[in-house]
Parts: sequence; C-alpha cells; structure tokens
Amino acid sequence: MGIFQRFARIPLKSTYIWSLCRQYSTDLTAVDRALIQHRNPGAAPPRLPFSRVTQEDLAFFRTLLPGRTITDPDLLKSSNVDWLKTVEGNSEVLLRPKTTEEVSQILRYCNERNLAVCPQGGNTGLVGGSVPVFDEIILSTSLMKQVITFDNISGILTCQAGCVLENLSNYLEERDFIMPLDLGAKGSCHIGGNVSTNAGGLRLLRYGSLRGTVLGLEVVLADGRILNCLATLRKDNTGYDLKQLFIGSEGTLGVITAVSILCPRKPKAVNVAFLGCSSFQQLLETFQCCRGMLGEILSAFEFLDASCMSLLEKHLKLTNPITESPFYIVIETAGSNATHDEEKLHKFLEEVMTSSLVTDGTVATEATKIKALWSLRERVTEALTHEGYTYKYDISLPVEKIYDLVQDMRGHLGDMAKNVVGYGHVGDGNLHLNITSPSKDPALLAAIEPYVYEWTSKWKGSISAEHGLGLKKRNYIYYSKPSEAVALMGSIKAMLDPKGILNPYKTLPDNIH
Ligand SMILES: O=C(O)CC[C@@H](O)C(=O)O
Ligand SMILES: [Zn+2]
Repeated sequence: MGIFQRFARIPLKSTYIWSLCRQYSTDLTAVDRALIQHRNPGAAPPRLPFSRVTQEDLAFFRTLLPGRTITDPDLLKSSNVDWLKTVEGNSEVLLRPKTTEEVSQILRYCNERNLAVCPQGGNTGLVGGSVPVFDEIILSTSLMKQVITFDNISGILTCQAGCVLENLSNYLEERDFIMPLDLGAKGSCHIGGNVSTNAGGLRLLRYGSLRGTVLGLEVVLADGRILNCLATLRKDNTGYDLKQLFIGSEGTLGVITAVSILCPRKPKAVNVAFLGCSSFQQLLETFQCCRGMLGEILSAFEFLDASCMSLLEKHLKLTNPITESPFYIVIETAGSNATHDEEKLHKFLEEVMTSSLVTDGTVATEATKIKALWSLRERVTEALTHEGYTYKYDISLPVEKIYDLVQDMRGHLGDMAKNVVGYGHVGDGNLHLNITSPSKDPALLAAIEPYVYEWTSKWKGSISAEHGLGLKKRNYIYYSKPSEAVALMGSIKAMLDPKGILNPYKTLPDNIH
C-alpha cells in the first residue's frame, strides 16, 4: 500500500488528504540620503518640461493609427489607473499600434516633439510602472498579439509583445510545450510587459529567469530606431548582450515590440501537494528535503502563512483543504513519467510526515484539483485588495531570513497595522511582505519605511526581487545598488533616451536625469 492510501482521509479520485545588504546604505552620498529621507519618496516628483499634446499631434496620430488613437476620457480611464488603484495618471491619449513600424513612427514623432510616452502592456504591475504619472501618451501593446513563429524542434517561440501570457500558454500546450514562466496575472499580463519587468513568477525555480529564457528581442528605441535582436539561437556570444538592457528596465530604455523565448516541453505528469507546517524552520527543512528527494521533477516550492489563508477564506470564500497550520506550502512536480514522479513524491511525503516536518497535506494530480490548490497561493494578492490599503514589499533575502522580516515587522508595528502577512517564492528566496490598513495611513507608512529597506539592506537583500521599481520604489534603489551602479544606469539612460521621453519618473531615482 502506498503512502497516498495509507494516509488517505478523503480519497477523492486523484486527491489524497493525509492526517498528519551587502550594506550599500553605507555608500550613500548626502544627496542620496536626503532623497531617501524625503517624507514620501514613492510619491510623484514635479512634472518634467515635456511638450503638451496639441491638436496637430492628435491629427498626426489619427492619420497614423485611424480608429486606434483613443481620446475619449471614459475609454482612457482604465489605462490611466494601475491594477491596485493606487496610482493614477492623467493621460489624454492612448495609442494602439499593431506593428513595430507604427511604434517606430510614434516614437520618432514623440522624440522630435519632446512628448513623454508611457509604454503599457496588461497593466498588472504592482509598483506604478505601467501607468502615466502626468499626461504621458499611453502606448499600449494590446493589439500587438500575433504569434510570429514557433519551432517545435527547438521549442523557440517568437511573438509580438502584446500576446497575453495565458494565450501563449494555451497556444503552446496545444503543441505539447509550455511557457517557461507562469504568474497569477497570466490572464491579463502581456509577454512584453513580463520581459520589461523581468517578471519571476511561479516556475522560476525550475526554468530560471527571463534573463536566461529570452533569446532575442525586438525593441524600438526612443528616437524610433528599430533594434532587431530577435535571435532564435541558444548560443550567441557576438559582442555585448544588448537584450539584457531591456529586460527589467521597465520601458525606460526602449519599447519591446517582439520577443523570442525558449519554451520547455509540456510535462507528461504534474502533481501538486499542499502541505501544512507548524514553524518556518520546519518549512525550510521541508524545502531542503524536497530539493534532495524530488530533484529534477521539482517545479515550484511556494508558501503562504496562516494570515494569508484567513484572508482567502474571508474574502474569496476559498476553503482550506487541510488542518489549520501556521504555514502552508505548495509543491509542484512536473516530469515525464507519472509512475516515477509519483514514486518520488510518495517517498518524499513519507519522509516529511514521519519526521513530523509536515503536519497535514493533500495532493492533486488532476487538472481542476491542481488549479484549486494553486488558487490558494495565486489569489492571495487579490484577497488582500479587499482589506483596504495594502503596503507591498517584494524582497529577496537569504532564504533562511525571509520570515524573520515578517515577524520583526509584526513586533515593530504592533497594532498600527491591520494585517502583516508573508507569502512568496521560497525556492527563489523571495518574500512578499504585505501590510494592510483600512485606508492609506501616513503614520503607518512612516513606521514601515525606511525600516523595511534598512532591514533588507542589512541582510544584503534586494528591495525589489521581481516587481521592478516603477514609480513607487525608484528612490529606494540605493538600498540595493551602489551609487556608482545607479550613476552608470543614468548614463545608459541618457545615451539611449537623451530627452528622457520613455516612461519618465520610473525606475531611476529623482536625482538621476
Ligand atoms: O501581491 C504581491 O505582493 C505578490 C504578487 C505576485 O508576485 C505573487 O507572487 O503572487
Ligand atoms: Zn511573486
């Protein structure tokens, strides 16, 4: 009798339940310190002296993009505000090009006229990077949604930047492949936006970051030049790897118009285990054991704490499938042989349960059950939005430190915060620390920041692991990067976008122009 049966409490068809810094802050110059200590460094700086959109400009755009130059304020509303509804711009023009050539003409024109541009994908970002701050023209990739080529021998997909991640996943699954990244926002986010922000997501542990899986990019530079680096080669050491400049630079150096990306084969067998642990230490030991015993079939190791679970139950009416625990883990295996994978998983589960690292759990092998278990991790962000205002922190730390920050923060804030919750990507050492309050609360914010950034810097962490800096985090960059590196970023920006028209007020701090 296998471990599934032995511990089966509710033996559903395929679901089984058992009982069971570098301290960069020391490098800061006086001006950097002043900037960070400014009362609200995440707030918008003053508008830079860009031109205002005129009737002549609109006439140009309407000729170039007939029916795709949007000026109706009602239609513009959702593009002016971010998904979290925390940042709102005041753009009066939304452009919807379909081709790279159109993007090139838009940027050439805007650069000559000194008009600022905010590139926008699915607008699912969490740091205010994808919406205008003032009246920047919104350049949306929503109509750039063609798959260009897919090679089913190499697994290399080339597509336009506006393809929705989930559509690409469905396209590939029909061909027995998958996208190397997956994230909660998959139904809306665009691949171009994913690449621009270097989105991490739920599969990074297995397939690595976009810095490795993106093989080529086509980018339109600020002056309209088209940079065709759309290589479809696994190996290419000819000169500098320019595409890396555009991955993660949040549309400040160029507009990504097409992407080629290396896609893995669709795994033949997928299992998801949802487990409970009574301490974070036990969770870490489970992770170590899991890496050792599951090896190459491990595709995700995610966690959420009990506070996250309460919010999922309260706001989304999701049901906790196991006994209440202080911590929950989502483990996914993806492999090519169901029997082999199940055997490995059984052995691992037997080990963590007999050694009492895990107190309870359930496993799913069937698609709808897998989806339901993943919802418990993927929908935490959504559940938090029902709590009022959420202060969000996306921190990389040595994995053994990630939950210490949550606990420290709870002690530090006392009852000032409504909730202090932790969840994230254990396998990547990436914590999502979220702090809620009924509404925006400057006193609470002052208690969180710069405390959270100093804490992160002290442990040599990153203040933005996978969400980018956008508008909200730009002035905190010095906690994770030395002044020399930030200055060099400023020089690169000045070289590629001398007038600063591309996504102004984002990514770089206010003292770099
Ligand atoms: O909302 C957040 O803080 C995290 C969102 C996302 O990166 C996730 O991993 O769920
Ligand atoms: Zn995440």
